[in-house]
Amino acid sequence: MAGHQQQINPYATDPTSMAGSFFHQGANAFAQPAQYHNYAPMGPHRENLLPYQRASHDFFIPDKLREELQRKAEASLQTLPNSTLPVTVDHFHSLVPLDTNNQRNTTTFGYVTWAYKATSGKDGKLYALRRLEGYRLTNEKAILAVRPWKRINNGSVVSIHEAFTTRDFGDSSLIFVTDYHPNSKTLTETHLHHNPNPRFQSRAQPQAVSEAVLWSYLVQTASALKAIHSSGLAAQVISPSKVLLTSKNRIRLNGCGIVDLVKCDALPPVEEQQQDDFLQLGRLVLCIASNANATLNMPKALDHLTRHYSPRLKDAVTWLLHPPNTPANPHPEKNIDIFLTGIASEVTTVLDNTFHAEDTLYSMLMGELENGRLVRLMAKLGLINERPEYEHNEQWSETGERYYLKLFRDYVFHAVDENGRPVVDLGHIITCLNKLDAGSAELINLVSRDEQTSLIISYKELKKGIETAFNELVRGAARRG
Ligand SMILES: Nc1ncnc2c1ncn2[C@@H]1O[C@H](COP(=O)(O)OP(=O)(O)OP(=O)(O)O)[C@@H](O)[C@H]1O
Repeated sequence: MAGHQQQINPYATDPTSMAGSFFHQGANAFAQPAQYHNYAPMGPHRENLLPYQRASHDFFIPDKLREELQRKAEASLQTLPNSTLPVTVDHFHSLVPLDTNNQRNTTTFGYVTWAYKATSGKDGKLYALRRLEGYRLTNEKAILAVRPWKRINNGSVVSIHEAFTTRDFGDSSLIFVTDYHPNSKTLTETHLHHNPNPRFQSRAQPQAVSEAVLWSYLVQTASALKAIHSSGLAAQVISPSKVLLTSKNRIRLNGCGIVDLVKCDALPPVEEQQQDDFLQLGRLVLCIASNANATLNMPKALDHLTRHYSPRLKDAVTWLLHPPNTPANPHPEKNIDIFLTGIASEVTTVLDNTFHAEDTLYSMLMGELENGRLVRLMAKLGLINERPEYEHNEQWSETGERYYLKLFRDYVFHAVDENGRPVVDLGHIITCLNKLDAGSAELINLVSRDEQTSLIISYKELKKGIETAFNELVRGAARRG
């Protein structure tokens, strides 16, 4: 930390002021709308600093990731006051619509569908509800079709929890309960959103999706299909509007299991459905590669793929699109294991990228672990300092080791410079707390506010003091409990 250097604090509410609050969880942290600009990366950058100096953002997770997590938290916490939606649907409450467009179509499931975020009254957790409007259960057994789907536990499939019919919306609706992935987007929303205004269409050309991203989607979907097909099921819906992008390049099949339920009496054999999954996956890649969101012109899209992507990708898509034993696909058989074997080198690349991403997240987590350690220490200090009474003793926090802990709190947080101005230095606080946590033998001079008492004490003794006082409080709490 550049202790005494003039530097801009990126976490300050007013970043130009040196003395701003340096914790991003400031008083305005949950101001609406959230002030994301407070988190934009700002100087000074590392090059300005000496090797031993650190800027305050070195102590926290990177701005981009924090913003992403913050947006997810914001989406999760979103409520809808004065909503016309039912107050409860079975044991779910606090419904918030997830649909971002008003166009309702019945093409995917044969019913108008709605998506909501809702809180379960049973466990208090958030779930996504998909409602099929006007669905009537004619065959009681149909609802059992959801059972095998509840056992699918794959990172590339949105987990299914239950399905039930309800009249809470004033009609007869089917509700499908799945995991909720805050702030996720469908692949249609991510890659295929054309501007409906023709004036802007030519200017805002959609960005071509890179080959690496397409392979990553292919590998993740193949992993989902491996889990699904191995359980004797078929995904049945692999379309851009039913694949969720839940974080960077991470996709999950959404809407599985619904067709099994609504068409339970008229389903072809599962082998046929599985073959159809390959066809749908091939079409999905073609749609995204050629940016065709409505009707896919197959020959044109294949031509685009041939010209802009590698022959390996084209071969994989051709394999997916054509039945076995045909001139375009001479393989005698077609199943997910053969497909995975064929794309093994791309699977390895995606796996390696995932390892790198995991390593990065792991080291960020290490940083946060340090912060968590200091927060626990501050929580202990907060519990002890200035406690009005303990066990009927109003002097408790002013006596014994509690007294020098109070002086230490003043030393860390209430220091002033020679002109009486507050010393606002994150480096000083973190250094002191780290030394306290480590129980360093270093001595410090603590002075009372009236300057009548001065005490030379080591961090080691302070650490012992904090543990003794905290344990006393814990014992008191346990006695009361
Ligand atoms: N499990 C989920 N968790 C979080 N958000 C979801 C979930 N399922 C869907 N959503 C969001 O809800 C919105 C609507 O999803 P939906 O699957 O209905 O897509 P759609 O584009 O409206 O498709 P359709 O035209 O077929 O209705 C999308 O923005 C999607 O990101």
